Amino acid sequence: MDQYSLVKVIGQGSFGRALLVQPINGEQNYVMKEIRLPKDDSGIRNSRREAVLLSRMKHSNVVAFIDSFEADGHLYIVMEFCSGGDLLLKIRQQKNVLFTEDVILKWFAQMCLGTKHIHDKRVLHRDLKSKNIFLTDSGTVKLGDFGSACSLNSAKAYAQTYVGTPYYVSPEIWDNKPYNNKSDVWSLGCVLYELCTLQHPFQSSSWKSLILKVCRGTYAPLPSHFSYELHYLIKNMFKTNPKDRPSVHTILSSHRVSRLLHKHLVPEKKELVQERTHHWKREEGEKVAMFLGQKSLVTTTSTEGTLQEEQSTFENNCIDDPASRKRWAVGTCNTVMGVLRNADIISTGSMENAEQTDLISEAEYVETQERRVRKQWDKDPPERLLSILEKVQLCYGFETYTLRRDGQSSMETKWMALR
Ligand SMILES: Nc1ncnc2c1ncn2[C@@H]1O[C@H](COP(=O)(O)OP(=O)(O)OP(=O)(O)O)[C@@H](O)[C@H]1O
Repeated sequence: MDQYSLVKVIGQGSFGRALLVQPINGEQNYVMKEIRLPKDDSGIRNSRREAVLLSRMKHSNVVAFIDSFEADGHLYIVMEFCSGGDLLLKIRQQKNVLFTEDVILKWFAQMCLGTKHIHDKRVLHRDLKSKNIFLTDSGTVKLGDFGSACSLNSAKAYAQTYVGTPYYVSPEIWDNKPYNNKSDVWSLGCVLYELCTLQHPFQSSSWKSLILKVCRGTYAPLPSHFSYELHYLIKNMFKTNPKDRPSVHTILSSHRVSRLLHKHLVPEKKELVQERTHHWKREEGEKVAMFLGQKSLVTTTSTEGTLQEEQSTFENNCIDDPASRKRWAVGTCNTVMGVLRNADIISTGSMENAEQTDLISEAEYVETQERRVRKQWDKDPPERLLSILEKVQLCYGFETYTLRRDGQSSMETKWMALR
């Protein structure tokens, strides 16, 4: 703490304070989060997780980690200061004047790049919302607040905790399913919709009808002057079945909107998205497919004699869109081992492979649950989270919540409100 001087207090979160500071020997402004450390070991580990995960991110569209240390029962996380404020503030400042599509796409493309970086690192943000997305003075978009993020490497931990902001939470979470990369995509869809309309997509006067709207994916259409691609993107991002939602990688590389997004990316960023595409020789792919007994997975893509395969293990071990299940999707992988590893995961629909890794069974689990859930949502919203939230006023639905599942048997669990 001695290395920094306090400029001012900029916020008070549930965790503690957010301070604007400067290093003793410098003039650069930083944000310092001062987090009260709980007494128990697991609470301390949870608090440290934000610093650990943020420090793993190095991307121009993610708030940069500077330093962290502990003193006097507090954890301090020092990070880049985004002087342009957050997107929620920007939306409020518009006073009903809509943003142009160019501005929206420019910001959204950067949000996707930041999210893709996080997902590529096997991390889920779990609290993407306009209040957690910042702008620098030069207009660069940065994803911030990793207080709810989790690493997929600790699959058990992420399956046992529910976090998020009710208004941005995807249908699968309302139905007690594991959080996955597509849940982040849903939340990004909410932010995109807010940028387009200055309204939240799912609004309601009661928790029950809010959850019903989310679970049915019913929202007012975008104003008609927006492009067909933007309408189509929103529609896809609000698919209630996460398998039908595009991943951020797909949005950036092979979705109908990708071409428009690329127009708004600086050249280096375009390359970053494109360079993952790696062409495989047909024989190479066939050999792998034979080995796996997964011939149906191998189809030639539009490029004659080449085969593309999926690089992002993360993208696949969660849930991917139907397009990437039919082919080896865009991406690169340097070793056949990598292909094998990914291929196991791609075939989430196949029971044969379901027992090969924990991650597959997790994906399988989500898939089968999803089938059941769609029927359920036609009747009543899921009771579990609703029963907790009913005691909370709806206006607090824009706040972040952490709920812990009490026990492991997922469908029967009781949710324990921690806040
Ligand atoms: N990197 C940053 N640059 C600029 N402002 C920031 C940055 N990080 C946080 N802030 C601002 O600091 C304040 C506190 O933010 P923080 O995310 O720590 O808590 P919160 O979002 O208000 O509460 P909680 O996370 O408990 O819901 C907010 O006004 C936020 O906009």
